[in-house]
Amino acid sequence: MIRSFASRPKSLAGTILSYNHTDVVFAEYGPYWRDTRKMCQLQFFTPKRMEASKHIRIEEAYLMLKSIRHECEGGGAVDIHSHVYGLTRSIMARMVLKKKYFASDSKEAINFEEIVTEHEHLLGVINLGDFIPYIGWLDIQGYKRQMKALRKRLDSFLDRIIREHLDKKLDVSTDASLDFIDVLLSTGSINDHYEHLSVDNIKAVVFNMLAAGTETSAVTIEWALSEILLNPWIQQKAQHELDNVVGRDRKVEEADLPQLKYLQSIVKETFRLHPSTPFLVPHESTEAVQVAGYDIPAKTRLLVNVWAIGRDPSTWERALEFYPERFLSSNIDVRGQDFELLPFGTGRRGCPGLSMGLTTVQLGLAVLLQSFEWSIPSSQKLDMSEEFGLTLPKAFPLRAIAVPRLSDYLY
Ligand code: HEM
Repeated sequence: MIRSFASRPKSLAGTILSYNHTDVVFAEYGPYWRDTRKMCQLQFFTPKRMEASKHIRIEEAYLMLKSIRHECEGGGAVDIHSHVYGLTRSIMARMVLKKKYFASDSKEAINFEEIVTEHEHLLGVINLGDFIPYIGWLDIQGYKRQMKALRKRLDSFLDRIIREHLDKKLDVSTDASLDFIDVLLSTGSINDHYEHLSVDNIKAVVFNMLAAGTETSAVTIEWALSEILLNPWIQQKAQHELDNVVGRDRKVEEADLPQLKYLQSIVKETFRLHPSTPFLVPHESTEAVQVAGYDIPAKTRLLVNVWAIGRDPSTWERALEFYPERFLSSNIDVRGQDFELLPFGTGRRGCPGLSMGLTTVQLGLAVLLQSFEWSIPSSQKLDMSEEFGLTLPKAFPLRAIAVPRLSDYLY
């Protein structure tokens, strides 16, 4: 995204739910955003950090398999939505908080998922007060009330986590087990512009990291598997590739992903038809600019409809068909260089978690396809309706029949 559009508009949701726009996603363009984004980048996204966190992703992916293996024993449909959400939630919690914060199905895990789901929904709503400020106080749509109630839940969830850290009384100069919150609590030493981040700033950034990586990756795996269930030959081709590259004597690992070209194409095709953030995050211009001959004033809100771009018949042949083969003979990628496929955005505000998100989605899907034969329960029709918000989850969580295809000792 060109520099003039690198800011974010202010909104009621950003004020209430992003702690006055002090997370990374909704922060206005400037030094605060630059520093916090850099901090996150150093903490999570450098190639070294990605390599160091590899074991977390793989352990959690194999735990998911084990638990699906257990659930499918009765022969009933497996709750895919819960499993993939559990996978991405656990990965992010272990990366951000350096511990297994969410035991599966624990109250804490369910509470977190509910908060994230509502958070993404309310950040995506069109709140009339943002566009016609003088009627904002009326709260005609009731969103302000909902946001305030959610903020209370969010505060109590994050207060608990931060209190645990403050109680630990770590020596930040020597302790090797420091996690992201410990680092944020000691920002004086690593931040150029701010002596200290306030507790609200820390809450905003921490929740950002936990939530941004959880929802986006989980919904993408769920959409991918849904499309595969509707197109069984795609499952056969992907499994054939997994058998050739990995075999059936061991489980797929991150190191196998670059060789799994068909699987990568399935993921790209999923991003094309079901981008997890369909309008990206709203951008705002910082100055008056000309775009394609049009004068655009400063403070213009820009929504990029990547959902429609991905379905545009003038760009894509058989645009509405799920057809991963299209990417086998094309160099189009999701990394922000090819404007016809921008699920992670591009430019300064493009997603810093791209590599982590992409790896998590590819790995999650690879383990699911290698380990189980998937089908739709005979009594059901697969509903592909979307739920509108900042992200685009399935309106109806996916359930499917899983039949193990590896030897028992591998689960
Ligand atoms: C499949 C996975 C993911 C997808 C599809 C995705 C997509 C996106 C998109 C579309 C944006 C907005 C880009 C724009 O407005 O131009 C974004 C921003 C962001 N994402 Fe991701 N994301 C994913 C995973 C992650 C992960 C794993 C993290 C962190 C742990 C993360 C953290 C962020 C942050 C902090 C921003 C805000 C960047 C800024 O405004 O400067 N994302 N992501």
